[in-house]
Amino acid sequence: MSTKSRLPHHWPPNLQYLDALTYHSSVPADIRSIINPGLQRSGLGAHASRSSVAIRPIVDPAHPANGQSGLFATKKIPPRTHILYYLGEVHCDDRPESDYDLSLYRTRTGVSVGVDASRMGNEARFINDFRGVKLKPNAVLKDQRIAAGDLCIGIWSGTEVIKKGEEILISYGKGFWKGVKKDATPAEIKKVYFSLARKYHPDTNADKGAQEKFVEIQAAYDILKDEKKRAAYDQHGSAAQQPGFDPNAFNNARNPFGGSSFSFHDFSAAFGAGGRRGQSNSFEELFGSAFGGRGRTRGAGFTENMRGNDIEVNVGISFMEACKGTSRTVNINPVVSCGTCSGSGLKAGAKRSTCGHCGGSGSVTFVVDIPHGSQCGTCAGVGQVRTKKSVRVDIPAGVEDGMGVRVPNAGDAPISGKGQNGDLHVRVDVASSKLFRRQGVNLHHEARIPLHTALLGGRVRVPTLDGEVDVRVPGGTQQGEEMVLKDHGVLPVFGGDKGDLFVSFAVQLPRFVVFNCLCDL
Ligand SMILES: C[S@@+](CC[C@H](N)C(=O)[O-])C[C@H]1O[C@@H](n2cnc3c(N)ncnc32)[C@H](O)[C@@H]1O
Repeated sequence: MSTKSRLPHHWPPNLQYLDALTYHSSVPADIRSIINPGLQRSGLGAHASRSSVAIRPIVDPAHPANGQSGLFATKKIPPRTHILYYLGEVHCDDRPESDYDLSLYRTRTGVSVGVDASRMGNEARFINDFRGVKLKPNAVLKDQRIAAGDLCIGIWSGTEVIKKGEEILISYGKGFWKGVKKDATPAEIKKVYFSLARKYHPDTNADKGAQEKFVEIQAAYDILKDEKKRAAYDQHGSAAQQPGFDPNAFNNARNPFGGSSFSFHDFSAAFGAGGRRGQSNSFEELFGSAFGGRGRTRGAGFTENMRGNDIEVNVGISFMEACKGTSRTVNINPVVSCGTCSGSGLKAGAKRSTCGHCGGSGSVTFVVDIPHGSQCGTCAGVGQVRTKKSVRVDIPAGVEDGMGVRVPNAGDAPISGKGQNGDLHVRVDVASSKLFRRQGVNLHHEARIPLHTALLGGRVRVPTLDGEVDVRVPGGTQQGEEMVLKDHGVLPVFGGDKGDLFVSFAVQLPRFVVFNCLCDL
């Protein structure tokens, strides 16, 4: 255990720092001897782990763990490299309330052994889940025995380099964060506001644009803290904040993008006459996470080159498809250039005129410079329309629930200017299986065997990803005993060796014992 002076930077003062696993009283001696055969305090070499990682507070409202901390690489970490161990309290009691409890081992008789870092641990407890942060994890968990013989959970880089400064992210598995709320409460909004206001306050942030951002944050918070204004914003967008705003007129207006909550012109007028560049974008960007992690995808109404919005869709696939790989055709409605006017927004033969407000200075030239009556009839002068499109998406073998597949440039075209298309992000929801439980690349199956097969031995049919196989059951097989079918697991999605299939035997006891029969055995 570490002394205070050697604690890592940002280590919470109320938590115990560990440099070895500790054992809770709920771990029986026989289980402890499996995890720690030497029954010695192992010690992993104090702070060996600290050299390549650092705990950092997360101050990014778009990050789902904003306001908490994460673990970041302090130098480049090559692929497939051990980074550190996940240390904590080894325990056998149930800790459903802990978000820091990882499974270390399961005995043949079904006792689960966990490593819980909620009260004590090392830097590894700060590693966040990749979901909502990146499309895929950049690190993996591996069970390994350290030199002293203890079974530990190691954290390794994946198949790609982790760059200096990059957050280390793993997959903790489906539903790990199910307690995280989707709708922001006033208190959560206030928290986001204070953290952003602190970040961009002109007294402390000398960056160009910080002051502008600070003002935008104030304006956004002004709406979000007021329930009526927030409801109006949710329904009608920023136009709802304009004096004299008429929701009925707004809803009836022609909107080439469909849906009542979008108005192209609304963006140029957002937050005051004339509008400021990027304001409504920053509104979404700054407070998007308060609404469940993602801002709504709206376009910006400015004549600059900017990337189109990403489109996100979910697809559901079966457990088997996830293990073997599959493809899906997804139907999306991306923004594309209007075919009638080729993106100009003008009726055939019509021309643009200079905006009266800016006198041609060029600094505030919006598409409203199309003279009344000269707008293209299909896109109402916007130059873009939404269209229906089907995109075939290949989902690689080994994909895990919640992972994403990116289709570059299949998202929205930029609303204005000549930027690149956004991407299509496909989030994969994997159904669970009645036959297998998946743990990383390994599969687990419980095979039921009759008592006489357990006693005398025999054969049992066992499902694998490639169909059923016959497995020999040795005589004297005990309840919960396991057999490993090498290479019958899942192919890792980021490359590497196939996992194994662990078959555990569940002995079926007869309800009634006929003694004659028993004698026959
Ligand atoms: C093992 S801890 C990770 C470290 C944590 N951020 C901290 O500062 O203590 C798990 C907690 O982090 C948060 N978390 C981590 N990854 C997340 C994600 N992808 N989405 C939502 N919450 C996440 C959840 O609040 C969860 O309870």
